[in-house]
Amino acid sequence: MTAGSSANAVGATHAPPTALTIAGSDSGGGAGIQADLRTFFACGVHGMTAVTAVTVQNSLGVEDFAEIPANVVTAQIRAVTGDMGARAAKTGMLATAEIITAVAKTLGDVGIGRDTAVPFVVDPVAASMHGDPLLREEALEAIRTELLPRATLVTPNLDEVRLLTGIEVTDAASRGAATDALLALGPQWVLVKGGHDTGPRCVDLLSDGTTHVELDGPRHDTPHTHGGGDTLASAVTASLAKGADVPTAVREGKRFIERCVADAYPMGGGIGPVSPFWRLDTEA
Ligand SMILES: Nc1ncnc2c1ncn2[C@@H]1O[C@H](COP(=O)(O)OP(=O)(O)OP(=O)(O)O)[C@@H](O)[C@H]1O
Ligand SMILES: Cc1ncc(CO)c(N)n1
Repeated sequence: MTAGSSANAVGATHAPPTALTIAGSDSGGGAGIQADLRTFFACGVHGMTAVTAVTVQNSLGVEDFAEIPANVVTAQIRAVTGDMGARAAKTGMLATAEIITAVAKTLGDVGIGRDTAVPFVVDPVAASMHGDPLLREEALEAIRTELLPRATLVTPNLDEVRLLTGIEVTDAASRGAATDALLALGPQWVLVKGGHDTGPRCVDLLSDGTTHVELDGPRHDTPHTHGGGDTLASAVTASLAKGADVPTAVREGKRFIERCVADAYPMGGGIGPVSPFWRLDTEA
């Protein structure tokens, strides 16, 4: 019998779209690589990973982390893009300037990011929700000068906006100034997230300097928002992998994260994770 001639041949003929996350591991399973993979799965995308760091983390905080050697990070990117191909990619925790520099160069080599056919989302993770650092201080400049010029979209929260631009967002004018300052660093689109704002609504603002989209949703009254930023960026990346344009992908991502926050669950003694399980619930 020749290969492939079995009467019981099984398997899908069409593979799902692929998406690559370049990020750190969260041992607690709610943020980082783990959040990205469960979001990709829930969104119908095959997730691939380049692990940048291993954190020692639970619902109470980040106790420690060890970064992966930069050449091993880039080898993971080359291995999966060269063989399986990525339809979209994102970064999360990148830990050091050395890793950021190596990742930016490799993404250029393999044709991912601005001005290529493969969209690239930068979630400029600097710290955990508990305030524990996930990025060495000197690495911010590498994000500004090496990563953001490659980004199709950057998704900072209000703390990351301040770290990257020096601008404290307090009102519409400062939010506009911060968006302009971020766009000047080179990304095609900026999404300033409003999760850390106050008020009854959670408003995120998307802009490319010409088109401005306000993404407005209810603020759910829950302390359990661990992994929210990662889950939003991954859902947007999944939509981009499926062929959506940036405003559509961000709208789909916002709808996704809003449900994930609404369904977030307590776990451990601290901050529980947002939940993508609703997407898998056939009763939902
Ligand atoms: N309580 C909430 N209710 C509804 N949506 C929320 C809530 N908190 C955050 N969000 C949404 O979740 C997404 C992530 O926003 P946020 O500003 O919290 O990012 P982040 O700080 O990077 O996340 P994290 O550090 O928790 O992973 C945004 O779309 C935001 O509007
Ligand atoms: C590994 C990792 N990446 C990102 C975050 C931010 O949510 C986290 N807490 N841990």
